[in-house]
Amino acid sequence: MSKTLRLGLIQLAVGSQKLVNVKNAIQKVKEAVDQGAKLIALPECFNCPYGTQYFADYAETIPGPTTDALATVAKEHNVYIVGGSIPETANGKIYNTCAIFGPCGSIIAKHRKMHLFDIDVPGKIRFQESEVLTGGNNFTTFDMGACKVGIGICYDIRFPEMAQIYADKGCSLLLYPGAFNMTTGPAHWELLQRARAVDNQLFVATVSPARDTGATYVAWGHSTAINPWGEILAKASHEETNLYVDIDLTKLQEVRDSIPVKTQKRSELYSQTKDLTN
Ligand SMILES: NC(=O)CCC(=O)C(=O)O
Repeated sequence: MSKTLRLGLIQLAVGSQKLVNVKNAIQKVKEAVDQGAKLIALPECFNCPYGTQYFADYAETIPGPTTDALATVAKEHNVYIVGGSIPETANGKIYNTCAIFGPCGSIIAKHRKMHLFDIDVPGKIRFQESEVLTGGNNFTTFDMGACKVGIGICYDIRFPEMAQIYADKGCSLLLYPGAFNMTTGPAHWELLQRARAVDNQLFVATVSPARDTGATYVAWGHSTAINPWGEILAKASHEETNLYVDIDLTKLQEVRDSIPVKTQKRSELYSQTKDLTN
């Protein structure tokens, strides 16, 4: 029996006007609904250019105007929406936060990016989210009935234990709104997704903003969906586009039965501190 979920990944063009960004996102969500998507995901930082200099000015509460707009469209069309991320203000701090909406229009989960993107690749890119943002402390999953989904935001994908915890919690799909860049994108974006998918034998999908070469941070684009065998199911280029992928959830068990690493894992040995070399 095939249990298929149609996923819509919205690789959105994000500019400097918040209202225009939100309106555009809503329009693209409606197009995804028309194409039969039941789970629709937006990119990291979809209402604001990605950059530490922007976060404070664009930050808003959750619930707030941006999430209210997504709640309305989720309810109108009876779909799940993973609301990419927006700069969220709370308790005098700013977080990089993904709100998730159920078909009734309520916020059913909220993920604050756990691992802040602080890197310095000499001569290439230096970015320090921690100059402005605070990291979240919670893992985030939501259940669609046939499919449990784990959420990470961009840099979170580099932390394999996080994905493993989601797999252990029974997730079939990991969704990462993310904005890699022109240095780490070509090097690691696809590799990390395929690694997380193969390690954990589940589906992985990412949603990037479209590339804007005039922006201070140029996103890599290439939103992608990977199956539990590590194969690319769909991959966008770098322009604004909606990517659709039908996820066959029966594939999950098929791969896990064929290569049963989960039951073969020698967990009891991993915690030993003595020298295990012969
Ligand atoms: N927005 C991000 O977290 C970017 C992460 C990234 O580019 C990476 O290489 O990791």
